[in-house]
Amino acid sequence: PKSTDDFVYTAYHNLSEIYSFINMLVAENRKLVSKIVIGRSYKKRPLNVLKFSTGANRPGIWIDTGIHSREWVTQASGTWFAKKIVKDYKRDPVLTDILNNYDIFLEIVTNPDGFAFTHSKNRMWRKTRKPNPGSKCVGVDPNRNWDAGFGGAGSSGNPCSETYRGPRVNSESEVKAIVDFVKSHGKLKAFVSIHSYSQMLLYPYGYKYTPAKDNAELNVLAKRTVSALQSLYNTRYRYGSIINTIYQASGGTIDWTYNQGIKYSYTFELRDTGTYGFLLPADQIVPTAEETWLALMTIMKHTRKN
Ligand SMILES: CS(=N)(=N)C[C@@H](Cc1ccccc1)C(=O)O
Ligand SMILES: [Zn+2]
Repeated sequence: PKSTDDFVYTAYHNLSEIYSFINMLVAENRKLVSKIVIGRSYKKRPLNVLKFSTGANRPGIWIDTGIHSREWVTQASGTWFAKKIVKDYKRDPVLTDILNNYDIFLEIVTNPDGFAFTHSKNRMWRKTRKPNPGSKCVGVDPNRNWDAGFGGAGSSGNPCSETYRGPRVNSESEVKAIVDFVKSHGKLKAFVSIHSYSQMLLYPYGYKYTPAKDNAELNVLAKRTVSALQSLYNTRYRYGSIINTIYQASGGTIDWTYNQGIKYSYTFELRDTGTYGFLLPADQIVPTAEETWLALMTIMKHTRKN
């Protein structure tokens, strides 16, 4: 495609197509959009983050998709979100108000090595692609590698496991890059990590049963958020803390971001509930992105008002 207007949002795309989308979007919207490279993957691919900003030194909102590479509807939705932001700025008053006060950071392909591998060799690949010394098994689960209850119940020490935590916290450059970005930015007010599938909206904690200190507020906001999502196509989501809603999981992304003081830390599990699972048909990409955008707007609006 020559522009992001004729990019096909109703189909899945490979790594080079998404990278060129990112570059086109920046080129078409130089005032609003820039690309920052926060690091490199194990195989030295750039970790590209889109920054949407209308002024300097603003607080920020972070959204990532595709940290688990096989969850293809998430990278596809992230692409749609990026275009939606540039289309709606100055047209939608709520988004315009958010962007006049907050930066939005969007990492669409958070695990590029894994994503490339799902296109080339194994569609069901989830982890990073870094070799594990002493093992024939490759990769670390990037959603178990964070310094939050690391190594506890809800992750594995076996390199051949899909939930292998890695040899140490932040062993994965894809994870370390975000850790460094969060710490150096210092003013992120919301952090949303988007996964699939299960149709759930999750908040801390996953590594322990102790409720988050902001549990009440996070629960009320989650309820309002899933209602907004359901309003479009009647897609139903469950919501609650990670450990109570899906299962115990240690070393997870948003447990760490919450403990960094980013109160509005959420994980989405997008469509579906298992009919197609990770192989969600492409005709559900746009409906999924549209309903999820209503949810993201709810969280961003609440963040803006608090
Ligand atoms: C189907 S899945 N792999 N996206 C489910 C995801 C659940 C989870 C979310 C947030 C924190 C921890 C764990 C995981 O196991 O990593
Ligand atoms: Zn996932």
